[in-house]
Amino acid sequence: MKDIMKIIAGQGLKGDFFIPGDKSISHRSVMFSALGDKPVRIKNFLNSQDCLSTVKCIQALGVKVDFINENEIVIYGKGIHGLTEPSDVLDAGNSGTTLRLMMGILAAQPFFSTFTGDQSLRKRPMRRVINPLSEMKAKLVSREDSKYLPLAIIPVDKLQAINYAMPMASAQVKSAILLAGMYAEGETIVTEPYTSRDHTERMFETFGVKLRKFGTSIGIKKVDKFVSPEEIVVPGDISSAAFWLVAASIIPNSKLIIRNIGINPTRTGILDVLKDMGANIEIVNEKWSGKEPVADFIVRSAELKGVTFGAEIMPRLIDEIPILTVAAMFAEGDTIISGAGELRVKETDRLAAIEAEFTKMGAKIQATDDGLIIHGKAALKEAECYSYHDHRIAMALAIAGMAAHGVTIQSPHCVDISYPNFYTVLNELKK
Ligand SMILES: O=C(O)C1=C[C@@H](OP(=O)(O)O)[C@@H](O)[C@H](O)C1
Ligand SMILES: C=C(OP(=O)(O)O)C(=O)O
Repeated sequence: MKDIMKIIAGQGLKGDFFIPGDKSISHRSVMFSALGDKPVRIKNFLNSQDCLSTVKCIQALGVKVDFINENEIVIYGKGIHGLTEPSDVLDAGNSGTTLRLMMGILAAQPFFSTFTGDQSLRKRPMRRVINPLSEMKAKLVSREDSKYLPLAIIPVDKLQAINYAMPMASAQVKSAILLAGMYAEGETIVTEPYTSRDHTERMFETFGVKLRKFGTSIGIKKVDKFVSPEEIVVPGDISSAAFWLVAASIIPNSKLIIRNIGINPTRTGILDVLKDMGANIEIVNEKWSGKEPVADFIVRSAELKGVTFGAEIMPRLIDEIPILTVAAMFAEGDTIISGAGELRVKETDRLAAIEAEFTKMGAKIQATDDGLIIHGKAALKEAECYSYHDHRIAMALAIAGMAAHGVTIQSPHCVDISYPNFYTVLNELKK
């Protein structure tokens, strides 16, 4: 049987609903809690394939995890020196975040470990993490001269602090260095070209560790212990909410109320760009969920116009480019995106996938080396398009199809990576 999903065109969307937990924060909650000094209850945990990859790796490292219900788990932390040698290869599945953050943690452990991942992850670059960790005197070796998975981490006596200027803005690389840095002698300093999501930094604070922040640099000194909070309540994922923000903006007569979304300023680039495009998004009920700010969004249909944006804002909306492309397809005029070269090394080459698949729907899009040029308001048609097994491509195609004349998505179930009930919500909002 062909693995496809047919999405039909939708009228005015209506709904008042919650978005599943943030993927980045769910991963970090599990990893930090595993290194904590007492059990942590994680509420609104994102029960998706990527976060389950993190849970499985943590279990393989000797940490007990209880599932209270689908979105609530308890992690029985074993302290920062409590992990034990895994008896098998660790499998990060499709998840770059699982792999790269855990490389930082495991580089500092007194035992041997190995990692693999799925077909997509085995093609993603690893040197960006292996290089700085090797400078810290960690020992990591991997396929094709340390380019790709599988990867082995060989124990070393101790790690040495480094002062590292990152060549790219990447929260995964920054986090791996900070996590290794907490075990290293001296102060590890990492500097980013532009500020990427800071959930790791906030999570360190949640576990009682003070970091030194100056400009786009962060310093961490050797940590004695993690003091665990009793619970962590994960905010809704703005990267998942982004699909509905765009859907309601471009489908006439829509009004959606989306509740309890993380509005950490290092993640809200999507709101800035949509506002520049003329979107009608109200942000209400701002409050705190631990160290992370959250709010409700009210979004109504609007006439959008094309915009230009680039490298500086990119880390604040990196995962939202596929769905912002859809917004641009429905906007008046051209949208020009640059500084998005990182999209070529995600779950798939997202720039190439966006150009190829939306072109099948009639969109006028050119991928450049590091971005996209989208000519708005091209005449769209029904089409069959491929997700490349990339969750964000599948969801962006679904929204474009719903707003245009329908779409058939090949390999649609990859949405389970970050948003397992995406298609159910989509169907409910159309009613
Ligand atoms: O740290 C994280 O949780 C993430 C960082 C980003 O990747 P990079 O660090 O590669 O930019 C992002 O694309 C990914 O979805 C999640
Ligand atoms: C790039 C993503 O995740 P990861 O790097 O963790 O695979 C994503 O969720 O879009």
